[in-house]
Amino acid sequence: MADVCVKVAVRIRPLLPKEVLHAHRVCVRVVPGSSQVMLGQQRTFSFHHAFGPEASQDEVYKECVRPLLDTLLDGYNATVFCYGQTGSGKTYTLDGGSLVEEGGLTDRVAQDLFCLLDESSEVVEYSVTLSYLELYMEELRDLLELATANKTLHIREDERGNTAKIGSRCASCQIR
Ligand SMILES: Nc1ncnc2c1ncn2[C@@H]1O[C@H](COP(=O)(O)OP(=O)(O)OP(=O)(O)O)[C@@H](O)[C@H]1O
Repeated sequence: MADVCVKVAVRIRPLLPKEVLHAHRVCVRVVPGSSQVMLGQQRTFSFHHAFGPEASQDEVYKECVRPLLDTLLDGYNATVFCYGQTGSGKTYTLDGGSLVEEGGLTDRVAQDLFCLLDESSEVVEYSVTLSYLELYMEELRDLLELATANKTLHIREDERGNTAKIGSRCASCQIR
């Protein structure tokens, strides 16, 4: 696939113990040696990256996200966006599981980013800011600011591409 600005990776999570208990079966698998997944016996779908249930957090990070750090330090914006139905593994992928080796993408990005900044030989002052948003039912929630749980957030971009969240009160908004 050509080099493009937006890349899509698919990750198949393992069955959970309760799913095994209920005799759920895996119906999708990665086609070996490719970045395609096969649904059932015939239907294949192509992605830029495809990870099976055995893929480690590190593998996902190194293949999909680590390359973005270099471009980030070159001054480009980079976004990692997890999308999927409830229970599909978005939080696990971003935040990690319960064990140290299951640390998610955000941990790994923070670790490598600060290492890279330390190593940087240029006399440059860096300022690192972090935002962590959830988009659910077309509403945004700031996951680092619990006080915004009853606000509707909007993302605004200025002419230089800088983004800011703007909060407005919405009594009836329903946010998970
Ligand atoms: N790759 C994986 N390996 C092992 N367990 C996983 C993996 N991905 C997800 N899980 C487990 O599956 C369950 C559901 O995952 P998770 O909570 O990340 O889903 P989610 O997409 O964030 O769901 P929701 O949208 O409801 O918040 C969790 O118990 C998580 O630990």
